[in-house]
Amino acid sequence: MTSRRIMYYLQAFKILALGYWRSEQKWKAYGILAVVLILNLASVFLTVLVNDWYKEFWDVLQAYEFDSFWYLVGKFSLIAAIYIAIGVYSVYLQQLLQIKWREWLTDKYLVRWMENRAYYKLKLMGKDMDNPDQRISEDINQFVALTLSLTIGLVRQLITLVAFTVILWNLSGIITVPIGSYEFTIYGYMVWLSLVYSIVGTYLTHKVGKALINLNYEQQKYEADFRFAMMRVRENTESIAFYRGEKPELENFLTRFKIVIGNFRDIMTRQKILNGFTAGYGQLAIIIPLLLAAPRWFAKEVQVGWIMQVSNAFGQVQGAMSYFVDAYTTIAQWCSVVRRLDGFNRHVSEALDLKSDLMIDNASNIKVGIENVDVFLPNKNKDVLIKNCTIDLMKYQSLLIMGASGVGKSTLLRTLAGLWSYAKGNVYLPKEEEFLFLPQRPYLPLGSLRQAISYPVVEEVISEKYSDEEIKEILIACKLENLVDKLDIVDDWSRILSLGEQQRIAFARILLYKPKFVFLDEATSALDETLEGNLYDMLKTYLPDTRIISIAHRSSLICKHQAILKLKEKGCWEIHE
Ligand SMILES: Nc1ncnc2c1ncn2[C@@H]1O[C@H](COP(=O)(O)OP(=O)(O)OP(=O)(O)O)[C@@H](O)[C@H]1O
Repeated sequence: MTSRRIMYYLQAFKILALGYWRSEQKWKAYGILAVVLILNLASVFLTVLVNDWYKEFWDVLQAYEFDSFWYLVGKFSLIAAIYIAIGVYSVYLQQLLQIKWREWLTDKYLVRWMENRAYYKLKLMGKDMDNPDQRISEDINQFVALTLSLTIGLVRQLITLVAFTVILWNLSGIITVPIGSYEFTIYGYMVWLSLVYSIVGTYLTHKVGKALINLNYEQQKYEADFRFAMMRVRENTESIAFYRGEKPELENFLTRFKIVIGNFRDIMTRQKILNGFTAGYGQLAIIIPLLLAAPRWFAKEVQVGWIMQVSNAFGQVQGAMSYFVDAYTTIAQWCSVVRRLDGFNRHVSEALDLKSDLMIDNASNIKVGIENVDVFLPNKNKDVLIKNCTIDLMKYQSLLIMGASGVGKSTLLRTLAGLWSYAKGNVYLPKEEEFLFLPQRPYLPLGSLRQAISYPVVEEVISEKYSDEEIKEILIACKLENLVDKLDIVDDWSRILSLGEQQRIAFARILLYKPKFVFLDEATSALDETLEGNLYDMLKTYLPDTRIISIAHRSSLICKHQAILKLKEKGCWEIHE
């Protein structure tokens, strides 16, 4: 990995991690982390005790001291019991910290995705990166879990390294190496050897394994694409069934799945080489200290306890120095998760920074409408959809927007709603609670029918705002009497109700919400002309002061509106009163 890459990951990590560790929860988080680190320190201390115990135990065995044998078995049992208790609580507290951090981070990401309609702008800008839902649900969890385990692991290995380097240094003794006519004295030669061994191992591991970082990143993306394809089928079952689209859908699944498998095979190949290398590296580390100690043993300079203690200490030092080798796969995963979350952050920031020359007055109490507005397409040439349009919506009780398909009717409404950034001019809107937009496709959230009708009012305040009697009366007025007894039934209502019924539910929202302005984008297109006309009449009766701005193709609606705005080719428009 180049130093630029390392800097990138560190920078991205800083941005991802700092928030929580500077948040209002930081002291609790630091507290738990400190306890986890202390427990790890204690556990390293116990491994040092075990290292001493090794020497004592093997010496006792060699000397056939039966009484000391049982004493040492008891000592080991006590150390092991404390070690287990520390291990259990260390993992438990680490998980506690993980869940708290994840909770905080998920909350922030969800808010960021929703705030200022970032989710919409991302799509508009074509920056709808693969599956933001997965980034929020899975990647955050992985990021938190991997960061904690890598950090705590690193600290633990550092403590181990310090403790056992001292032990190994003292145990190694001094050796003299004759080179030519000179004799070199080396202190703590075992420590130097384990250092060289670990540096070579770390370098080779990185060489072998670095491709895994990219492959893991791609794997998550391909898995998400595969899942997304199936999710789309689930959402559009009926259309696909009518078209008998099983074959292309299946083909699409299999193509995406093939990519998932292909990439996973590459991961397997890389992982196999890496595993072979790390396993060989680990095995060699067992035999090396024994080989080095053998001459002293055969020269009868040391006892078996010394050999056991040295080989254990060498293992600990080399293990700690080889932290990077052992954690390589995890680090590769961590890098790809950081990249994905960083990508999410950057795209959301770009979406939120999306500049527009449109001036929107969001709480205008003088004017409502648009003034000298140009609307463009988001292409390179910035093709004009609507040119220099001015409409005073206060002037009309009802206005019908008409024009050929694709001329820009819905985009004009998007501009009015502040959703379309590719426009310039002035937009004047009343306060948020005074207007309501009904888009072309009715949207019914998951939940009870009451929630579906009251959308976007949040669940907790629905019963405060709207009584059951009122909702039922409105349902009957919208010819949905069959639903009055089902207000509390929780289901996927967009699957159960016909398109016409869904449009009537959306219409019922107007009567509940009682806005001063309502914008209907072909919101009654699935209804027959009589029912559509009746609903418009009812709207005028129930809410006589509400101004209506509709988009429709049907000429039967012309008589229900006071004026007509006709959008024409090349951005032209005209109003007929
Ligand atoms: N996100 C987008 N990116 C690129 N082009 C877009 C986008 N949204 C809309 N358009 C284009 O803008 C033009 C106007 O679209 P719009 O939906 O406003 O048409 P419309 O008049 O409402 O059509 P219809 O009557 O068929 O609903 C179309 O050519 C459409 O392809």
